[in-house]
Formats: sequence, structure tokens, C-alpha cells
Amino acid sequence: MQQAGTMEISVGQWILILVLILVPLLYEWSATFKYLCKMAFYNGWILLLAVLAIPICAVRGRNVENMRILRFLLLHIKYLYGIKIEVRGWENFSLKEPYVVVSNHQSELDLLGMMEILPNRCVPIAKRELMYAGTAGLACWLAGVIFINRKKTDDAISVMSEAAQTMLREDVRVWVFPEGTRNHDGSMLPFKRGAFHLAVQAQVPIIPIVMSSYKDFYNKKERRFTTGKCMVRILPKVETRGLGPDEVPELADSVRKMMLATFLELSGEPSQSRDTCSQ
Ligand SMILES: CCCCCCCCCCCCCCCC(=O)SCCNC(=O)CCNC(=O)[C@H](O)C(C)(C)COP(=O)(O)OP(=O)(O)OC[C@H]1O[C@@H](n2cnc3c(N)ncnc32)[C@H](O)[C@@H]1OP(=O)(O)O
Ligand SMILES: CCCCCCCC/C=C\CCCCCCCC(=O)OC[C@@H](O)COP(=O)(O)O
Repeated sequence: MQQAGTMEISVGQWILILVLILVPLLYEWSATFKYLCKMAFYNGWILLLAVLAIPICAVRGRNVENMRILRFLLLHIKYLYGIKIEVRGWENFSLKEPYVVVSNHQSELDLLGMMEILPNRCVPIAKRELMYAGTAGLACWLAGVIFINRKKTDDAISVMSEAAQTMLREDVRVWVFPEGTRNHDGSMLPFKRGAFHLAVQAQVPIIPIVMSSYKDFYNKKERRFTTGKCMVRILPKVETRGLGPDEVPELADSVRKMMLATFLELSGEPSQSRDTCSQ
């Protein structure tokens, strides 16, 4: 029986106390633990924000205007992580017509740079798997994100051809990561051609976006994630009017060259280095 004035601590409470002491200590001592916590919180926080977004977006149904709501809800995350984002080239976004945005893809953190500059009525093309990422997938679907099955090229191509028509019919802009997958290597993978076919089919300009390397504050392999700064450049539009499918490879190569040069310059790398294409 518990005596008056004394308090017994149960095993559960001891475990809780230990966890409350150990977690902050581990967080400070171990960069890996810190990385894992930060990434878990990143994903968890987005899933939670999506819970908030879903009923608001559902009022309109599936609609690209809902992307503004997601953007608004996600914009603060850079402050939580102490990531400063410096954008230059806003004037290159002043087009009234639809366009295709192409940008480099280093990590899921790209979402921060993307939300910083995402133009109105602009939807990303995403891998189909994202649709099944719980609440985040549903929020993406409600905001009109275009899902493609990367394993079925024909299906992906037909979704993108449909997107070309939607762009023109409904005045929509599309954001594509032409590397087609995340690239943690501090360079740029060869580009897939879908984004360029899309722009040529719709006869709309391409706007290249470059986000500088995260190497100073984030490295998945090393499990390192600190505060830091990312530079984002919106490059001048590249016209596609008059181009046909035969010109797509050259178009893709020239845009990639321009983006890689900007990436190396922003990331403080020598201009000859680290072109994954020239291996
Ligand atoms: C508050 C709560 C928030 C919740 C949360 C919010 C988050 C809200 C933001 C979400 C943000 C998501 C961000 C996700 C980011 C990714 O998911 S990135 C991964 C998905 N995206 C991509 O893959 C896009 C890039 N991929 C492509 O464009 C690829 O070309 C395709 C279409 C997938 C095809 O893939 P592939 O077969 O591997 O590639 P490829 O060699 O380029 O093409 C094969 C042939 O088809 C031809 N081809 C390709 N495309 C076409 C085309 N459209 N027409 C005709 N021919 C074509 C090519 O030219 C090539 O022919 P050849 O030139 O060899 O003769
Ligand atoms: C009940 C199911 C719960 C599922 C939990 C999933 C957790 C996901 C939580 C939040 C989603 C955050 C949305 C981040 C959007 C970033 C998208 C992204 O960067 O996708 C990667 C894709 O570009 C390329 O994929 P791969 O590099 O080829 O792989």
C-alpha cells in the first residue's frame, strides 16, 4: 500500500523518464539520430498537414487551385528546419501562357524550394507510388498532381499527352523533374525526355529551375542534416514553338547543359566536374 506523502513510480513512468532524458541527449550527440528524427518529423509533419488540407481541398474537389492551399500549408517548413532559400530570376516567371517547369531533383527536401516559388495553377508530375502515401497522397490527388507509372512507359506517355491538352484547355502549368528520380549524388542525372515532349506537343515554353546542391547541410548517405542555405534560380524561358518530336533530344540536351552549368556555379563546383552524362 502507498504511504501518505510518498509516491511510487511505475515501470512505465521510469521508461518515459528515461526516454525523455535519452532522446534529447542522443539528438545532440549523434548526427545520425538527429538526421533520422528530422526526416521522420518531416514526413510525419507533412502527413499531418495533409489531414488539415484534405477537408479544405475537398470543398472544391480535384482542382489545380488546391495547390495554393498545399503551398500555403507547407511554406513554413523551411523555418522549422532553419533552411534559408534565396530565389533569383522571379522575372522569368512573368509569362501569362502555360509552360513546363523542369527542375533538378536531389531529395524530398526539394518540396521546400518548390513551394517557395510554385506559380499559380502549376501542378507537379509525380510517381504513382506517391498517390498511396496516405493523407499526403490524397492531398496531392485533390490538388491535381499528375501521377505517372514510371514502369509503364506507354501509360506514362499517354498521361503526359493528355496533360499537354489539359495545359492548353485549362491554362495549367506543369512541373517535371526530368531526372525522373531523386539524385543524392551532388550532380544531375541524364534527363528523361517526357517533359520536353510535353512542351513540344503543347508548343509551350520550358522554364528551367535550378536548386543549388544541399551538400553543406544535407547528405542522405552520411546521414547529415543541419541548417543551411539553398539558392534557387529561375532561368529564362526556352521556346519550343515550331519544334517537333525529332528536335526533342537536342532540346533536352541543351536545357540540361544550361541547368548543369548553373547548378555547378551555384554549388561552387568547378564547371568541368561531375557530369553524370559524360561518364
Ligand atoms: C499540406 C499537405 C501536403 C501534401 C504533400 C504535397 C506535395 C505536393 C507536391 C508533390 C511533389 C511531387 C514530386 C514528385 C517527384 C517525382 O515523383 S519524380 C518521378 C516522376 N516523374 C518523372 O519520372 C518525370 C520524368 N520522366 C519522364 O519524363 C520519362 O520520360 C517517362 C515519361 C516517365 C518515360 O520514362 P522512360 O521510359 O524511362 O524514359 P525515356 O527514355 O525518357 O522515354 C522512352 C522513350 O519514350 C519517349 N517519350 C518519353 N515521353 C514521351 C512523350 N510524352 N511523348 C512521346 N514520346 C515520349 C522518349 O523520347 C524515348 O524515346 P527515344 O527518344 O528513346 O526514342
Ligand atoms: C498509410 C501509408 C503511409 C505512407 C507514408 C508515406 C510517408 C510519406 C510522407 C510524406 C510524403 C511527403 C511528400 C513529399 C513529396 C516529395 C516527393 C518525392 O521526392 O518523391 C520522390 C520521387 O520524386 C522520386 O522517387 P525515387 O527517388 O525514384 O524513389
